[in-house]
Amino acid sequence: MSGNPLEQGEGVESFCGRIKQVVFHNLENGYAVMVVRPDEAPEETQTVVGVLAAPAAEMRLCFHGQWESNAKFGRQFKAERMEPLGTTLREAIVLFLQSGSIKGIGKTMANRLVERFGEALFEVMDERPEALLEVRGVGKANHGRILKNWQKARDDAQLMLLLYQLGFGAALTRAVSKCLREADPQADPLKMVQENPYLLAQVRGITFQRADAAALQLGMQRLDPRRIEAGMQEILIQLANNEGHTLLEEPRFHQQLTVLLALQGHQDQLNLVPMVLERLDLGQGPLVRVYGRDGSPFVQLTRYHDYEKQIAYHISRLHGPSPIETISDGWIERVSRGHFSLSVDQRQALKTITQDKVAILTGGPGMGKTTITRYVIEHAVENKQTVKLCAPTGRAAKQLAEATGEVALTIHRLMGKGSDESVDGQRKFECDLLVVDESSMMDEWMASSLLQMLPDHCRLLLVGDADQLPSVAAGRVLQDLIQSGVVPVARLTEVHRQAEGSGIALGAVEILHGRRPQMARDFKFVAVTGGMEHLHQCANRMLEGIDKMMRVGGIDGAEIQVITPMHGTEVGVKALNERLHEQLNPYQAGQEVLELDGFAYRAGCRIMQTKNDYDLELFNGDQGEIVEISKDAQGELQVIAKFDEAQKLLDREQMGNIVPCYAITVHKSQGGQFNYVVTPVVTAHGKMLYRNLFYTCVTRARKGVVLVGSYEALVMAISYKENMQRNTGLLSRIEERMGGAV
Ligand SMILES: Nc1ncnc2c1ncn2[C@@H]1O[C@H](COP(=O)(O)OP(=O)(O)OP(=O)(O)O)[C@@H](O)[C@H]1O
Repeated sequence: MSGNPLEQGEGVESFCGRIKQVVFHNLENGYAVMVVRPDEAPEETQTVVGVLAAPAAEMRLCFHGQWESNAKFGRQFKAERMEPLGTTLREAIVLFLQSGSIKGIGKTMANRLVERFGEALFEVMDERPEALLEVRGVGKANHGRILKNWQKARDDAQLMLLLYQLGFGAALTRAVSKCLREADPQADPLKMVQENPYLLAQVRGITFQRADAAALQLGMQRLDPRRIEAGMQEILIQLANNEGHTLLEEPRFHQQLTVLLALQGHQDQLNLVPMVLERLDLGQGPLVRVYGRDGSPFVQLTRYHDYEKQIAYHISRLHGPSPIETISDGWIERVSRGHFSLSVDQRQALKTITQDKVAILTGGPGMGKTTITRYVIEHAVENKQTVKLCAPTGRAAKQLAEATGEVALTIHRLMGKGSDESVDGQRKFECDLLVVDESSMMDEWMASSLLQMLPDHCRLLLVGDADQLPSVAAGRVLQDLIQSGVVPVARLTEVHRQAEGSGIALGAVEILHGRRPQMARDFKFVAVTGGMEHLHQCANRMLEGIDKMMRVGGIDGAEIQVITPMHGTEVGVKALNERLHEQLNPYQAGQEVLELDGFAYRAGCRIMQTKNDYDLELFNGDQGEIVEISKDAQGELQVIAKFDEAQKLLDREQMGNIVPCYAITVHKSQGGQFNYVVTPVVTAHGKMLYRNLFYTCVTRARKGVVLVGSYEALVMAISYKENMQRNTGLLSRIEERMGGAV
C-alpha cells in the first residue's frame, strides 16, 4: 500500500481505517501501537503508532501523520492526530437490516430497499407501507409479514441506527440495547445514550475509550464537565479493579485525566477539574470528595464511600461488651480435657475474642485458628446461642464445614441473594454469633452487605490470616479493622502443626520473616538450571515430578494442584494446563471434544467455575471434573460435570464461565486448600515474585509443597516485600464514628 492517502499536503498524509487490535497503550503518556485495517484495503493490516487518545479495537478513525521506516519494526504510520469516524445514516440502515433486525428482510432485500428509498425507508414503512411493493422481491405474501416485524423492531431502530452510525458492530449494538433496557425498563435507551454516552461503557465489550470516542462523535466538547466527570469515574474504577484502592488523592487526578482524555495542551482543563470537584462537595452523583485524617482531599466513587460508611456504622453499632461470660481458664480446662492443652497465646486468644461482641482472630497456617473457632462455637452453644458460619468463597466454606462439623455457607448464600445487588437492609439473620472464616478475602461490598444483616445483639468473629493477599475486589477490610484498633484482635503466633511434623507451616513463617524456608519431608525444592532453556526445563521437571508423585507416591492426580503466579510463560497457567491435560488426561479415540478459547475440553478434564451462577448453584472457585461430553437433541455439545457429588449439565454458554484448573493462579487459589501444591519459582515471573503472594501460594498446601525453579527466584520471592497497602477511606470513617484508637 502506498499509504492510502485521502489527502496529502505539507508532508502530512492521512488514511482511514478500523483498529483491529491495540497492541500496546501506555496509560502514563498515551503512546499507542495499533494494528489497523485501512478502509481502502481492509484485507491488509498496517501498524500505526503515536501518542493518541483512547484507542480501542473496532473503532474507525482517520489518521494524520507520516509513514516512516523503523529499523526494528519496519514500515509504520506515525500518527500525529486521529479522528473517530462513524458510518453514514444510509450505511447504518443497511447494517441494521442486514443484521436480521426485521425478520423477512435478508441481505439482498436490505440493499434493494435502501437503494429505492434511501434514508427515508423507515418513514415510508410507517406512512406509505404499500410503496414497499414497488421493490423486487416484496410481494403480497411477505409484505404483511415485513410490516408486522417492523412494528416489533421499530422500538430499537433509532438506537441501533445511532450506534451503527457511531461505528459499533451488530453484536455490540444488540448488547447495548439489552443492557440499557435492563438497567431502566421505563427509560428510552436512545435518549439515555444521547444524554450520557458514557453509559455505553457499562456494556461488556465496550471500553471507556470507545464510549468516549462515541461521546466526541456525538458532539460532546473535550472540556465538557460531563466528560471530565466520566473520566474521573473511569480512573477510580480502574484504580479499584487493578490495584484495589478505593480512593485517589486529588492532585493525581490532573495528571491522569490529562492522559486519559487527551487534554494535553488544553490549558483550561486545569480549572475544570477543580470546578467538577467543587460540585462533588454537594455529595451527589457517582463521585464524592472525602478528606484524609490530615485533611488532605481525596476523590472516591460514591459506592465505596457508602460501603465504608456502612462498615464503620455497623461496627460501631455491633461492638460492645459480650452478652455472655468471657471464657475462663476453668472453662478451657474442662473443655480441653482429653485433648491437647492449648498454648498460652491460644488461651489468651479465647479470652480476647469473647470479651467484645465484635472480635478478630488472626494467625498463620497451623497456628490454631480452626481449633480456637471450634472452642468459641462450643462456648456459644453451651450458652444457648445460635451460631452461623460463613466464608467468602464456596471452597473456604466447605473447608470450614469439614473442620468444624457444622453447616457453613458462602457469604452470598447466607445473605440469600442471587446477585451482587445491594441487600434489602430490613432483613436480618436469626443468630447470636456469626463466624466469618478467611475474612482477609472479604471486600468492602461484601463486608457492608453482610454487617447490615446482623441484628444488634449478634456477635461477630472475623477469622483470617492478615498476611494473605487482600480481597480480589477493592478494599482491605480485615487489615483496616485490625489497624483501627477499635475491636479486640487475638493474634496467634505459634505454629502447632509442627507437632505433626509440618515443614509447610514452619516454612510459611520463615517466608513471612523474609528468611529462606527449611526444606523438609513435606516442603521440597527442585533446583533447575539451564539458561535460555530454563522455563522449558522447569515445566518439564514439574510434569515429571507430578508423574512421580502419582506413580511412586501413589498420590491421586486430583490431590495435586499446580499454582503459578502468572498466565503467560511456559510455566504459566495457560501452558501448564495444556501440558497437564495431555499428561493426566490424554485424548482417547472417539471422545467428544468441546473446543473453547483454544482449549480442548474432554471427559476427565479438571475444571473450575469462575463466576457465581445461582441457577446452577456453582460458585466462583468451585472445582469439578467433566464426566461426559455429548450432543443434545439439537446436536449442540453439552457437558456433564461433577462438582463434589453433584452432577451439573452445562451448555456451551455456561461453559463460558469454566476454565481448566490443573494449574491456577495464586489469586484464584486464595481461600482454597489442596493436599499437594506444585509451584514454579522462576525469575521470569519478575514482579509477581513477592513475599505475600508466595506465602499465600505455599500456605494452600496441607500435605506437601514442591517448588521447582531457581534459588535466585526463590530469594527474590522471599525478599521482595511488595507494598500491600491499599488506599481506602475506611479508617477515616471508623475514626469519624468511633474516634479513639484509630
Ligand atoms: N496447642 C496445640 N497443641 C497441639 N496441637 C495443636 C494445638 N493447637 C492446634 N493444634 C493442631 O495443629 C493443627 C493446626 O491447627 P488448626 O487447624 O486449628 O490451625 P489453623 O490456624 O486453622 O490452620 P490453617 O489456617 O492452616 O487451617 C491441627 O491439627 C491442630 O489439631
